[in-house]
Amino acid sequence: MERQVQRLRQAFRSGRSRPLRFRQQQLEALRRMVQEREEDILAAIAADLSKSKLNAYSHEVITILGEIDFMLANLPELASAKPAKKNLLTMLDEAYLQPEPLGVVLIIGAWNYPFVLIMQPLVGAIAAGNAAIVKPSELSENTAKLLAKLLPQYLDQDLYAVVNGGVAETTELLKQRFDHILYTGNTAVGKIVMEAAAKHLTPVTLELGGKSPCYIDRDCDLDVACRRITWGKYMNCGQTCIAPDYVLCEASLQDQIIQKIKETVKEFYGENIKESPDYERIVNLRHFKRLQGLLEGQKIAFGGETDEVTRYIAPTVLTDVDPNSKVMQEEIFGPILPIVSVKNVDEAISFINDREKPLALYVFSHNNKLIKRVIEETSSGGVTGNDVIMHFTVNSLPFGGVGASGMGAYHGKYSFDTFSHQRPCLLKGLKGESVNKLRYPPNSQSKLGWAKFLLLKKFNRAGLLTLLVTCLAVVAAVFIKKYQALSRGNALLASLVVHRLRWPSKHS
Ligand SMILES: NC(=O)c1ccc[n+]([C@@H]2O[C@H](COP(=O)([O-])OP(=O)(O)OC[C@H]3O[C@@H](n4cnc5c(N)ncnc54)[C@H](O)[C@@H]3O)[C@@H](O)[C@H]2O)c1
Ligand SMILES: CCCCCCCCCC=O
Repeated sequence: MERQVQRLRQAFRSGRSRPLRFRQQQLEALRRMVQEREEDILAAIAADLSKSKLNAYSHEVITILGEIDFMLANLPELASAKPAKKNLLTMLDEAYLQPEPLGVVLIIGAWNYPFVLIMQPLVGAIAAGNAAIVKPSELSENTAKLLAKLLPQYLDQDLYAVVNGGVAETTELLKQRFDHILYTGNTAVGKIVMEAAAKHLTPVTLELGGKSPCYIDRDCDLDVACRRITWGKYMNCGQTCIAPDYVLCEASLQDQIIQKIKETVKEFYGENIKESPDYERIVNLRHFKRLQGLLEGQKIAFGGETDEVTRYIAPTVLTDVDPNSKVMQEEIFGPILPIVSVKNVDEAISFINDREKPLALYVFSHNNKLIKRVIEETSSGGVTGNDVIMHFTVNSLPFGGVGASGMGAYHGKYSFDTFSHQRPCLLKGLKGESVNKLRYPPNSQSKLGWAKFLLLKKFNRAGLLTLLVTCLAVVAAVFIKKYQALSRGNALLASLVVHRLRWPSKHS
């Protein structure tokens, strides 16, 4: 592994990944890969998650094609130097921010959207000019194997590599020095990743999970709210990082909500859910058993059927859930929706704030002020009002967590920024030593006065005029000094002019 990272580092140092044309070519190759190998990609995702190819396309492939198109359309602008504001001391110089690639980055993906969670960060890493190693999840082994086969066929092999494996391989990988690590997965492993990264002072983006609450207000169209919640909760069999984890509502709404979700489940998946091509399965037996455990002792409003052989768990709603029960202590990550009663929105806000900051927060209400209030008085990675999941699809919004749900963000421009260093550049000429004398020793009270004036003073229009005249006075003083005429008198004159101009009202 060490040699692999070294190989990538050498290729990065050659500078090959930096030119815009090269980055564009790699992104175009990635797009070609997705288009030409679409069938293989859909089959791999389908095999990993018992997902229909239509769903695999709409959950994963669309996102990646959209992300590549975005990067190709915006790369010249994203990668360009951005002028920076200057102060009086540097106003004749050039100041700008130059995005530069970080170097060799590591992307570790999770199994639940195995294609998106590797490819979307990779698009950002390539766009920003980096070399990258990707480590897909071993739990989605079909997609992992396919990525290891396809990526080297389409991308520069010395700059981009796939490492497959489980804990042992990832542990070994994490011993290497990277310039950035983007990890997607659970919070416990997030801590392991961060600890390993700290040994090399490697910055990390941690895309973690959490329990994303969904508050339904009394003043709401319950039909619409329940249809949207049903879609977001049971998509991918509940194995979505930003699925609404649980519902908070007033007790009087509970029965209606149950009824409407039940009807929607039927509308979406039919009478026999097991036969619906749109309903997935739990990824493995461990997660299946974990989810079965969460059902124990709960009041099941509907659903609750399980089948170990196919790892099927029916869309399930739990009612009157005790906030201290197990299902409310860990991220569910499965098709189980607890409803917890609260008296009102104040109690909902307290409930949310008493727990770790979630990855997403959902509020349903006709009342926009109430939605804004919930946003104002809570914290979460992202928010969607009157819908679920959808903020993920807007690539002008950064996607990421806060607190226990993660740090850093990506998607669109934010992916480019995550994998870039915004390098501050100040380019000066070699002239202007007379002004520079102000900062050279020996220091003096008058030099300090000038420094304060030049660096601290804020200018309005009158101030700018003052400044212009001041500059003229300084230039005049320098000019006069150069010709050695009345040097002491000039300095006095200049300081008088400046003094007068700095306090015009007193002297006018
Ligand atoms: N924020 C997001 O964008 C996002 C997206 C998807 C999933 N998630 C979260 O991820 C979690 C589910 O994923 P998971 O963790 O089960 O996925 P997982 O089991 O696929 O693990 C994630 C990655 O971590 C690696 N890994 C596992 N154990 C490790 C260890 N001990 N040391 C080093 N690496 C290790 C795996 O090989 C894998 O590549 C949920 O909490 C979910 O909310 C977050
Ligand atoms: C159209 C909806 C696409 C949804 C993709 C959600 C991906 C979430 C990643 C976290 O699990």
